Amino acid sequence: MTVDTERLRRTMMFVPGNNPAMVKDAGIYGADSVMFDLEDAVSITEKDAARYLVYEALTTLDYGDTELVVRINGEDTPFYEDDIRVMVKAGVDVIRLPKVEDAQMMHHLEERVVAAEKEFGKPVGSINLMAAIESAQGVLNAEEIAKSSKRMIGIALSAEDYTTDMKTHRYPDGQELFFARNMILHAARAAGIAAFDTVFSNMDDPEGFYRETRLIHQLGFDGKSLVNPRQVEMVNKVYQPTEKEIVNAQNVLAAIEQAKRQGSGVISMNGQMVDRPVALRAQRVMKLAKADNLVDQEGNYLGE
Ligand SMILES: CC(C)(COP(=O)(O)OP(=O)(O)OC[C@H]1O[C@@H](n2cnc3c(N)ncnc32)[C@H](O)[C@@H]1OP(=O)(O)O)[C@@H](O)C(=O)NCCC(=O)NCCSC(=O)C[C@@](O)(CC(=O)O)C(=O)O
Ligand SMILES: [Mg+2]
Repeated sequence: MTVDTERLRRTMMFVPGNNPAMVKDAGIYGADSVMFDLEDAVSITEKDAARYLVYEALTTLDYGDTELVVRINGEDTPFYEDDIRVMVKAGVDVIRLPKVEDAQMMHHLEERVVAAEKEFGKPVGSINLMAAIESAQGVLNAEEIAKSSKRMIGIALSAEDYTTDMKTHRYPDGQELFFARNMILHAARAAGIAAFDTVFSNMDDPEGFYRETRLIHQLGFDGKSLVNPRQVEMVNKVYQPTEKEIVNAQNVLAAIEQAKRQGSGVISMNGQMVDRPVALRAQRVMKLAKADNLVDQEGNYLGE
């Protein structure tokens, strides 16, 4: 079983699985993960064609290092079994199950994935899983969903369906998502997996998108589900550490090394206490800086 929980997952971009041009070019926009959609972006008459197109893309196109995710149709649909078999056969990295309400749904999915891995001669455990939480029931069961399988890479909030279930809609300040966001974050952290914030659907409101991204970054989300390539750069910008943060992180890591040499786990740096949690945060800053090529091998700031 190889679940890479350390991988950067700032941007997970939806790509409608029935759109050949978008499927073909999905890898060029720099998203950390591309998510081919077989569910709600695809009309009922195009389900089989979309599955076929995504299978062809996964088995013939080169998406480089991009993580490849497929959102399949739910178990209450006639497409569920075929979606799983075909995506396992194609060797997708991650299957995302929509509208997950409890751990049982993930167990059921995992059983089907194991069967397909055996059928197509794939190593058992090679396909990872994630869950989209889109209802009050799902939010209340977020912890058991997050801990439902060793294959889980993360859980995601799906605010369009969630707000409908909650008999509200989305507001600019996001107050209606406060509880769900916090439940999902806590469940993901308790399980040691990633937490993904929801899509932002209004392409004509970049300021609103920026505000929302800053909020979810502050809360601690790993990243966001996206619907458009223009959103990738904006998310990366928010997640990109500043020069000041990078230099501070470097100093923190040097200070903690010095503390270790002195046989201590804590040291003072310019009057500020540096201990393990501070060092772990500094490591995360350096990882984000490396991803944006802002530092050299030794961790020195290179500038933008
Ligand atoms: C929003 C819009 C129509 C805007 O169109 P526009 O035409 O204005 O886009 P432009 O910016 O002009 O496009 C410039 C260039 O980028 C290309 N391009 C655009 N989008 C691309 C893309 N996604 N992938 C690759 N390529 C892309 C385009 O082809 C063009 O290429 P080119 O012609 O070569 O220049 C378009 O983006 C789009 O369809 N998005 C995907 C929508 C989708 O998947 N919805 C389902 C998932 S949500 C859901 O189900 C709710 C949820 O379940 C969610 C949860 O669970 O989290 C819940 O409950 O909350
Ligand atoms: Mg949905």
